[in-house]
Amino acid sequence: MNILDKIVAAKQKEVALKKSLIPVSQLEASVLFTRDTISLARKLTQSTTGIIAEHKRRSPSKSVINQKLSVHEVALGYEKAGACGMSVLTDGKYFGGSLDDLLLARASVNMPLLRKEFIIDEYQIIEARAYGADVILLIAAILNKNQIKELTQTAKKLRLDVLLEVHNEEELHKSIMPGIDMLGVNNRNLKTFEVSLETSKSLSKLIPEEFVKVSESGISNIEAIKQLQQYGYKGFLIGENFMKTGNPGESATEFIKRLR
Ligand SMILES: O=C(O)c1ccccc1NCC(=O)[C@H](O)[C@H](O)COP(=O)(O)O
Repeated sequence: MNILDKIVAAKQKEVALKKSLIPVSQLEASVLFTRDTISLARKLTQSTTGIIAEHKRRSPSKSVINQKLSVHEVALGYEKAGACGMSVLTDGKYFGGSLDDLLLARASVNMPLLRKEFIIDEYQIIEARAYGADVILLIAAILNKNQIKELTQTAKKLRLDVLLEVHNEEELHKSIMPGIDMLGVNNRNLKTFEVSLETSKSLSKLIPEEFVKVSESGISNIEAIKQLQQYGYKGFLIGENFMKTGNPGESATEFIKRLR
């Protein structure tokens, strides 16, 4: 089993347990359920910098990155830095995140929030909405075409943006469909952890114009962004590069300042 298989196996158990404990009706009763969502796709198309800054405590590839800071201070720092949106990892077992992190980020800032999760069931999309997300991530490597279609429809009914993540041509072909707002190319192979910006560069020409292009993972310098912009990318998801510092907000501020 590769790491992605392990994450999905754990996620199936987790979702089944949660469904048995917290009914959908309870999630739908959340005061956040009917709030107006903010479109990340729109923010990215209007931005010249396009940074989506991530809250990431640890990861399977890097182990501990930063366990010390509160989500509140990281979120405030990212907002002040001028990030277009914030990605909040909510997986507990492999990333040390939680839905409470999402809730805290929502209470702290007014920018689009991405629930960064391994979504395999519409229940998790309803959870995302109830905890204040504006965007959900769908990972093509763990979903078939029909699942992508159904999960996208659920997200759209809840007025959430959809960021569809691919890593190769085959995943891209099965993912191109109405309702997807942003196509994210993950530079990290989630099965081997190998990272290469060439993945974003080579897939860019295959992504139809109507999708906002986002490059994800392994981005650590301005030069990389400038290059990716030449390939049509409008969004850049950055986690470790900010989170590994003592002050992710400050680090994002310096980064974004140099992009302007
Ligand atoms: O980051 C990992 O090790 C990882 C392993 C397995 C599945 C997903 C993983 N990461 C999720 C992400 O896609 C990244 O957190 C995100 O793109 C930011 O990447 P980075 O800037 O390299 O921290």
